[in-house]
Amino acid sequence: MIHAKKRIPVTAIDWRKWRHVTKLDPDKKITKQDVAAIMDTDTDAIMISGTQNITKENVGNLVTMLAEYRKPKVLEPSVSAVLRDDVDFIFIPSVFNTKSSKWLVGIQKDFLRDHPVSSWDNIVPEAYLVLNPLSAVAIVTRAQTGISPQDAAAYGRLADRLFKFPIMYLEYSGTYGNPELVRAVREKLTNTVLYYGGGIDSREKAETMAKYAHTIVVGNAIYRKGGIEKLKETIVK
Ligand SMILES: CC(C)=CCC/C(C)=C/CC/C(C)=C/CC/C(C)=C/COP(=O)(O)OP(=O)(O)O
Ligand SMILES: O=P(O)(O)OC[C@@H](O)CO
Ligand SMILES: [Mg+2]
Repeated sequence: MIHAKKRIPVTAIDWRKWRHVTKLDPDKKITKQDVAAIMDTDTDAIMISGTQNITKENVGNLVTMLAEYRKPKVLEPSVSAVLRDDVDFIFIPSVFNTKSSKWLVGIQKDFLRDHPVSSWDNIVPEAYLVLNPLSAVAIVTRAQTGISPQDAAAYGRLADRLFKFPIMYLEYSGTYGNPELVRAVREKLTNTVLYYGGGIDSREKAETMAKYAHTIVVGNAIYRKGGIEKLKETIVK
């Protein structure tokens, strides 16, 4: 049975107000000290996510390391569809710009076929645009990454007005994206919350993307030398 357990009442966590999310990859090593230092920052939430080598075991290890902290935790399942109920939210991606319906609705349909869901309160769908052709997520999902700002904005309207997705996620994982594309999408959104992730490793890059996206996500930078200090720089509120 899948539901994100309401450790903090779900009504008490307004994920729509988050400005900064830290993405931890279960496939990457992190020390207890670094986890404690991240939890000490003003990042609004921790997202547990990655594309490659995501297993029950490494997700379990990371969730256990985070368990003692109250900061909201989101599990974002990937191609291996590992899920747990001891997190606050589950964000489920659908890749809008994929060439294969498997990543748009197929894997999600299989998931619902195979798992009863007892509570939908903490399950949040994400309309993904995957935009870095060299990222694992783009390769695996056969994403059409070369889209114009106009097309990205039209996907934004599709997510916001037609399909009413609560989140649109502009995913440049591993590289810094095009602020003009992010702006073009933001201009079209009315209710959908805009996430931006990819290549943020400085105050300047964080500020630029935070001007347009409601929420920015920082991942890879944490795992480099001096990563926690870099992370702190990127927390723009
Ligand atoms: C329905 C369920 C349970 C799962 C399906 C979820 C889907 C559609 C997954 C497709 C891939 C995807 C959009 C994953 C989200 C997480 C993500 C983009 C992580 C970033 O990955 P990379 O940085 O490219 O990969 P590595 O960090 O593994 O190199
Ligand atoms: O790892 P980076 O490049 O910071 O990207 C963050 C996140 O969007 C990855 O899913
Ligand atoms: Mg990654």
